[in-house]
This record gives sequence, structure tokens and C-alpha cells, in this order.
Amino acid sequence: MSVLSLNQVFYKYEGAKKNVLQGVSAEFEAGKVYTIVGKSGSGKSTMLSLIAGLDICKNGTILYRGTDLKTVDRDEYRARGIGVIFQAYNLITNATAVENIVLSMNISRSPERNKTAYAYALLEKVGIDRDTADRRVLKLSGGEQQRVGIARALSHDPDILIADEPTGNLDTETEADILHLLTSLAHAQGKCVIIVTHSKKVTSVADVILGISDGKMSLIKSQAAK
Ligand SMILES: Nc1ncnc2c1ncn2[C@@H]1O[C@H](COP(=O)(O)OP(=O)(O)OP(=O)(O)O)[C@@H](O)[C@H]1O
Repeated sequence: MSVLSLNQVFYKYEGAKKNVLQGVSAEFEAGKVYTIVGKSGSGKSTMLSLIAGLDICKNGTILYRGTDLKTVDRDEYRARGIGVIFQAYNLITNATAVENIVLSMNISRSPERNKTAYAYALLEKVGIDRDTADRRVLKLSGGEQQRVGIARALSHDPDILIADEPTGNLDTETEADILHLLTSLAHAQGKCVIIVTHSKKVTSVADVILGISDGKMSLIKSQAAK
């Protein structure tokens, strides 16, 4: 079964004349990397915010594991079902890497456990060692900050990771490292990774490339299973 299923999704911003999305349908499965491409203003970020449960579609349905997002507790869904990775990292720069993860777990009422130990372990998993984890974020490189951003997105063990231009601020080599991390989260850990991007390098690692144009989504490329 798909982790996420979009059926004839329509969306119009308040006061706008035209629908941004005009009947978008797509299936997203566990263990795969999806990229969504399309020209500026085509509705990619709008679609991500609907998938993230930040807004609800007016017509059509978005099913998470078979349940309509209109009927689930969206705070719970945002806290546990989905992790979001931002282009600009959106970390608290004055706090250490590990503090950023613990803070995020506190805000979304994570289950009681040793949050600090859990945060160090998560950071290690994304390639941030203990010394780096104890440094303030503003002292970290862009690539290190994005690793912390990914660890934060993973802190509630979500099924789905969504990212809007996650490598947009990084050099080519660091971009390749981050893409390797994101693809291994899909292929080795079964996450459904959905990335909006303009970068050809990012689309080159995708299992499935989807395009948005004129409010509709189409399949551009689907690689054979790896
Ligand atoms: N809050 C809003 N209110 C009204 N219109 C909006 C709002 N946010 C976005 N739009 C409009 O909706 C359309 C789709 O915007 P969206 O940000 O989803 O595009 P995008 O494909 O992500 O673009 P980009 O690649 O430039 O980030 C655009 O025409 C945009 O101007």
C-alpha cells in the first residue's frame, strides 16, 4: 500500500482567481526517493505544504496510510508521520546541534526517553560526531547544518521525509554527501523521501521523477527498483 496517496487534489489560495493545483493524483511508496520538478510558481511548495498537513485541500483527498488527512489529528500527523527538511536549515543557530534535536523533541511531546542520548545517536547516524554535536550551530558548515536538519526531521521516526531544495545552499561535493544520506534513508531504512528541486543532480538520484505543470502532475521518469 502507498504511504501517501493523492487523489484529484485541487487547491486555490484565498482571493486567487485560479486553482494552483487542478486535479493532482500521485502515489508515494515507502523505500523510494521522489523528486518533484516544475517551473517557478507551478505549485510545488503548495503541494508540499498540503502533504505536510499545514493546509488542507479543498477538493480531492490525501490519504496517509489509507486515512484521509482531513480526518486525522494533524498535529499528531505533523509530529510523527512526517519530517520536514528546509533549504535554509531553520535551526536555532545559538544552540548546539544536540540541543536543537532535544528542543524539537520537547516541542512535539516525544515519548519519554533519554532524549539527549537519543539525539546524540541520531546525529551520529547522519554523520555528526559528538564534538560537532556539542558545537553551536552557527559554527557549523552548511553541510553539517543540513545533517542536523535531517536528524531533527528524523527525531520522531516519521514514515515520510519531505524536503524543499535541501541542497540549494550547498556546494557540489556536499550536495552529493547529503543526497547519499537521503537516498540511504529511503533505500536502507524504508523512508518515503519526497524532494522538491530545480537541481538536475538531485533528480539524478530519484527513483521517481514527477513534474507539475498547469496544475497537474505527470510522471517524468520511474527508475527500475534498485
Ligand atoms: N500564500 C499565498 N497566497 C496566494 N498565492 C500564493 C501563496 N503562496 C503561493 N501562491 C501562488 O501560488 C502559485 C504556486 O506557488 P508555489 O510556491 O507553490 O510554487 P513553486 O512551484 O513552489 O515555485 P518556486 O519554484 O518558485 O518555489 C504561485 O503563483 C504563487 O504566487
